[in-house]
Amino acid sequence: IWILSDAGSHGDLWLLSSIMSERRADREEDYRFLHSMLMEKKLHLLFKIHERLRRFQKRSLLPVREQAAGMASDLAAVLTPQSWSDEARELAALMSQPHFKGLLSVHDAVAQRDFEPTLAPVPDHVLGEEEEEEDSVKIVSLVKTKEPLGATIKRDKASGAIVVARIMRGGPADRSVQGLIHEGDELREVNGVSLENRKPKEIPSLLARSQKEVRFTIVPAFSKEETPPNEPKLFVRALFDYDPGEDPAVPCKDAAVAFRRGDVLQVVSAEDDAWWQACHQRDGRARAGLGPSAHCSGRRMALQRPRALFKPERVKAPAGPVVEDVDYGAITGIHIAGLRRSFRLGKKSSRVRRAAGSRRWSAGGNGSNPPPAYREVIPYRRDPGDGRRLVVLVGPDGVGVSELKRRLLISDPDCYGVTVPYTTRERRKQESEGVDYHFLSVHAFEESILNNGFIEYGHYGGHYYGTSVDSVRKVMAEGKVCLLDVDPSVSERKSAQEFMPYVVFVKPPRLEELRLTRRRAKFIEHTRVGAKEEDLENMIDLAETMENQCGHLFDKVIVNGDATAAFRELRADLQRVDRAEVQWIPPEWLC
Ligand SMILES: Nc1ncnc2c1ncn2[C@@H]1O[C@H](COP(=O)(O)OP(=O)(O)OP(=O)(O)O)[C@@H](O)[C@H]1O
Repeated sequence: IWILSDAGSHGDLWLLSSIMSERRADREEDYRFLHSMLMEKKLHLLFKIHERLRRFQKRSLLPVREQAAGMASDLAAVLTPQSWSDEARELAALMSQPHFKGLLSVHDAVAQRDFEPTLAPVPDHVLGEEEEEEDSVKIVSLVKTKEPLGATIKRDKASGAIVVARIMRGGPADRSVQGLIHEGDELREVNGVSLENRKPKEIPSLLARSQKEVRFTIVPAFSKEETPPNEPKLFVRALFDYDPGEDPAVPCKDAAVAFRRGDVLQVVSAEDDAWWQACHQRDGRARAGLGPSAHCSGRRMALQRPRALFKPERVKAPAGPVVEDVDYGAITGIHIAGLRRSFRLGKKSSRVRRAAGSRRWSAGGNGSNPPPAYREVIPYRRDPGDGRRLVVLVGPDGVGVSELKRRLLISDPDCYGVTVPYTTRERRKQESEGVDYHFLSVHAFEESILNNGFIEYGHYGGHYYGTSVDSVRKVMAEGKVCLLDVDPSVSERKSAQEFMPYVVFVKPPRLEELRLTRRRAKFIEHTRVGAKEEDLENMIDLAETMENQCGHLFDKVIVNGDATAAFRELRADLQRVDRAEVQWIPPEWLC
């Protein structure tokens, strides 16, 4: 990997092999293999070529002449056999090689930019007909390639004419005829065949008939003075998966773009109320495709409301004493400060937990508003001084947020850190200040609330619990990713501007898998053995409600079926996020 990386150079190669010869490798065999590979002559030559090419790349060379092949044959004529020295003979032999001749002819083609296809001139009789037309028409010829044309057509209901419905941004029609074909243009003829009284579905067969080029006769929608509207750049994060193959409503499946929840899309045209044109941000200048607009997908999502919204509430009001949070370290045998949740309910009272969870997620909900389909984002170029990220993990109680957090901390304690929560309750015998909690007086806690000192706080069982802003800053100042399991709405609060949190939603799998993994999961030391069916169903319901109410705030969704697979996916995603130079954030964060 090192050798193939861009940073590697010939000098580095020597350096590495000399360092290796000074060190005793742990595995003799690996060492010998690597050493002999690094000393290979071919590898060194390869590096020299690599370095030379990189130097040329930087200089962005231009051709000196456009007729190198002609010059070579002139030279061959000059090199008469009488004058042949050894060098001249070698040169003549080289230049007579077919490969060399081929190379020069390619050089000339590139130098003359002679690689673009040529179009036949428009026949005179066609131009003659143009003068007889009442409307001013344009003749546009396009070279046919294997790529779809990148335009859709429709019948104009008022005039009955065939008009260009959409030009897909970045497609051949857009690239090659920039300014020549526009949306709304009327197609009069294709390859000389009149489109009068034709249906749109007849057009593809007309296009298929021509071999190399397609000629359109067009009545432009815009006069020369008018230009089609220019739209500002808009980036959105998709909040749902979209597969055009599964969508019977998409006007043209081939012209559509598929995406997954979380993908960042650039909307290149939002002129159409129902269908946007968008391309994946990661694909740079890729061809745009049709995707449902925010309006259209919002309506559809409303029609497919998750069942949790319609279900009668099964949860009863809490009764009896409430059991407070248990010491996680005592169960796992590994005491990691901050692994307990700051003020969420304890593990022992599932009924109470369900009731509180449901209350929490139904209060202030969206009511009858459909969940948003996209969230606007803007690119934020991270500065090396920005340090590491705040990662907020959320999920319904019992889904495995703490388990994932614990695994992350154990996997790389230098990379991940957690905060120690604050509380106003009495310290217990086995607890220590700053390890289990920071113990504060009610007065000090309330003062801190007034000074915006908490990223999140709550009142529970007669005591305050909270996560302080400073404790998050402290973890991040240590150069660690701070893992928090607070409410996702934290990313809508003021502190989001400072921390720019990355929100991961931990979601339960489907009920069958949840049953299987949670009931049989003996491999996890402290699994709550034999979770009740009702618990599992409630977990799924609550997850749906959370997704419905806060889905637009989630950057990533991890389905926690198999614990190891979920952990691996989460860790890989956080590593990717940590490396990324650009972070896609809501515009409000930069206000
Ligand atoms: N993928 C999984 N498969 C099986 N068991 C799991 C899985 N993930 C977590 N568990 C177990 O489920 C129980 C609840 O997990 P955990 O404590 O991490 O949940 P939580 O989301 O933090 O909720 P709580 O607030 O109830 O602690 C634990 O016993 C944990 O070991």
